[in-house]
Amino acid sequence: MKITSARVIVTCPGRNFVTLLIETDQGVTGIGDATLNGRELAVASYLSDHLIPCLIGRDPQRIEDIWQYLYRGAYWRRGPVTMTAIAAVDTALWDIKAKLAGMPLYQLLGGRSRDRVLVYGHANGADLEQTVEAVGRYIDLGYKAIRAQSGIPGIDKAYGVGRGELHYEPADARLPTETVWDTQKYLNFAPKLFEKLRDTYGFEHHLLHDVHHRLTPNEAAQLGKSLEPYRLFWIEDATPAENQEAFRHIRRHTTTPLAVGEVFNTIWDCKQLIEEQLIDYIRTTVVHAGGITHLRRIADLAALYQVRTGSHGATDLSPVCMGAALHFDTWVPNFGIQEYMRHTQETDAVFPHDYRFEDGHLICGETPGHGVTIDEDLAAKYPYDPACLPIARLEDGTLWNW
Ligand SMILES: O=C(O)[C@@H](O)[C@@H](O)[C@H](O)[C@H](O)CO
Ligand SMILES: [Mg+2]
Repeated sequence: MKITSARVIVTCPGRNFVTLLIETDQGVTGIGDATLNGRELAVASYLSDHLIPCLIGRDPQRIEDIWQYLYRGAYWRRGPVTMTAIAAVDTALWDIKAKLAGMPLYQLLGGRSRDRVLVYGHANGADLEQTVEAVGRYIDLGYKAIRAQSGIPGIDKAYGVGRGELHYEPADARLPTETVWDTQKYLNFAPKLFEKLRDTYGFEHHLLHDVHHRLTPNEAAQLGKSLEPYRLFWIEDATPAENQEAFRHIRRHTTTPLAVGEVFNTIWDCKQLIEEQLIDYIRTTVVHAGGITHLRRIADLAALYQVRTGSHGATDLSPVCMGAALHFDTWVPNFGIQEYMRHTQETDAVFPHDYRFEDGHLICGETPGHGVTIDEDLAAKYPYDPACLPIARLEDGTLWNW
């Protein structure tokens, strides 16, 4: 069996997505998500200019060998662009293999570990009251787990406060929107938000919160400690995690569960965090961490240390990634939760899929493969529209973490 051709499809149904489509001499095709928010064209070029020429003529069934070839063969290892491109190839090849086997991808991975996948949605509001109302709406939609992000008094344009209802898209301009951050205002406010949420809705639902890399380790320890009475499911990205051992300080001072990893792209980014049990959930994804092949390795390492998966699932990860992720989530034994920020109807039309939301969970389909396709004619109607993520500065102008 041979790969005969492959192409990159860039489309923008409300936001940019990059998709790799691989064709074979047996007429079976596969697709993979290659979207890296704000750097989409870098991955598109990496695929078109560097990876696709290497794929033509190869046997698509040799998933592991192709993964090793693309990872070791680049010489320059790791990194978000490289690993997102490899992920797209890997996901497309798993899609092809499952189609050849005539089974949904989760069966090929080892079968069901669960009947449905617990997900969390993204409730947000411009202020505490609006955020409390938004959480109530997600409860009414049937969500069992809800992330709460709020505007913060005295801070304009805080991360996580969307412009829409169910959808949150932070990439908003050709050049980075500049926002201002104030940690003390945030640390004063966050406990009040979760106190109000627990007073209003009780402890029946999981509440999550994304710190989004904005604290120092000690500030993160303070936040975790202050939120303990509200028993969050997790606080995410409490501090930038390049220095994995920074999480020892946070772990030492709080029992609030910790999640990290959406910006990670290989097992090396989280090996210490997992082996020292400094986190409770690993957030790595099919699209940014080298595909199914590498994500399985991360999950298996995590399982040895009772760390569970909690994959990222924002709107900038396409339905192709969500579809593949759901098959992964259906199989992986140490599953924790899946982020599901929903996509717009325009996006869903470009990427027809067989997964569905029901009673706070997602259920993957039984279609052979990962169950997601791309309508190329419709995709062609949405040309690439440059957009990138904001940046944050402190009041004195210091460049900070957004
Ligand atoms: O946990 C999350 O969903 C966030 O961290 C994302 O909204 C993130 O900011 C975007 O995916 C960045 O493109
Ligand atoms: Mg996040």
